[in-house]
Amino acid sequence: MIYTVTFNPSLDYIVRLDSFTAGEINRVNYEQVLGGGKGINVSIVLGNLGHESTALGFTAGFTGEEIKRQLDGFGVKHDFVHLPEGFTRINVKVKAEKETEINGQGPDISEAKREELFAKLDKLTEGDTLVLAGSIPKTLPDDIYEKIMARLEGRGIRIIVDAEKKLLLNVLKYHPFLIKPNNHELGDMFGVKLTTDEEIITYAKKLQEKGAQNVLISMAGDGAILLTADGQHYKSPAPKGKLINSVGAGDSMVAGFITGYTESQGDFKTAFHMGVATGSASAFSENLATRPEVEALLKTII
Ligand SMILES: Nc1ncnc2c1ncn2[C@@H]1O[C@H](COP(=O)(O)OP(=O)(O)OP(=O)(O)O)[C@@H](O)[C@H]1O
Ligand SMILES: O=P(O)(O)OC[C@@]1(O)O[C@H](CO)[C@@H](O)[C@@H]1O
Repeated sequence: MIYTVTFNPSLDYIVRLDSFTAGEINRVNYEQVLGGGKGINVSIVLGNLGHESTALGFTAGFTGEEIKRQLDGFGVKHDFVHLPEGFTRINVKVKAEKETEINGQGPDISEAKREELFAKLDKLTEGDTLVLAGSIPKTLPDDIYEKIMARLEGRGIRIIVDAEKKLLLNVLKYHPFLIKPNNHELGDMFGVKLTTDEEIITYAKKLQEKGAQNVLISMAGDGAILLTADGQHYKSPAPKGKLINSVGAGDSMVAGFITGYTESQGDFKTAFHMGVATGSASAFSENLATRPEVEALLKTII
């Protein structure tokens, strides 16, 4: 069974404007409200690709209810811990000449509520896949992913982590099966700006030296690079197409990777290509990728 954890889900309010000027009234010409947060996006795309998962995490208030309603609409199973106060954040994604994001902070999560999530995670069994993805609300300590991995260590659970900086670096000692920073996040972790593939591979290897098994570096329109635990590396350009909405492209890539890995019984090249095709299919669509969209792009990269 596949589980995703989103500590800080969001309702993504995606707006388009011809131009955006800070400090003035701006009027949009397109708007959409999508339930999101990285793990939730992974669950939605897994569902679109034909794989069942359960979305875990914390929800609160009317925004949390809307996320659950949308997941029900997609047929995605969920088992969130309900927070009695506050509301699941609203993240604003402004698409004008440039893309601007305003991501909310998220509700308080008490120690007791944290334990409720841990109790759900304690039920995972050997062979399960767990995706830990996205930021954590400010009220949580930044060793929370680490704590989860320590608790699940040695239980045969395949753990995938998609998070930034310290959250990610802290878990490497628990040997996550896969991590997926983008090229900018990889550079930020080491305080460098990475421009060439060679530089990216060098720094991705440093993450393996710190404990990660497989490292998938996404590079938006420039495709991706995968370094596997057995010392191989693969590079793929991104398929060609019109960028419509890149929100969730990285999460879609993770869902595509899991799908390819599962369906090929562990072939990394297949998983990698499926990941790239799924990321791009989401980037080329208003909504998250569907299976027919992914299959069409897959043909162009293999
Ligand atoms: N402009 C684009 N053109 C083609 N493919 C894209 C584009 N942007 C993203 N993708 C696809 O999606 C994958 C993941 O994108 P990206 O590197 O932007 O992830 P990310 O930074 O984690 O994104 P996000 O945080 O928005 O989910 C890329 O490796 C590529 O396959
Ligand atoms: O603030 P975080 O948790 O880092 O990112 C949250 C977020 O930007 O990630 C998803 C896209 O990957 C969106 O659905 C959501 O708004």
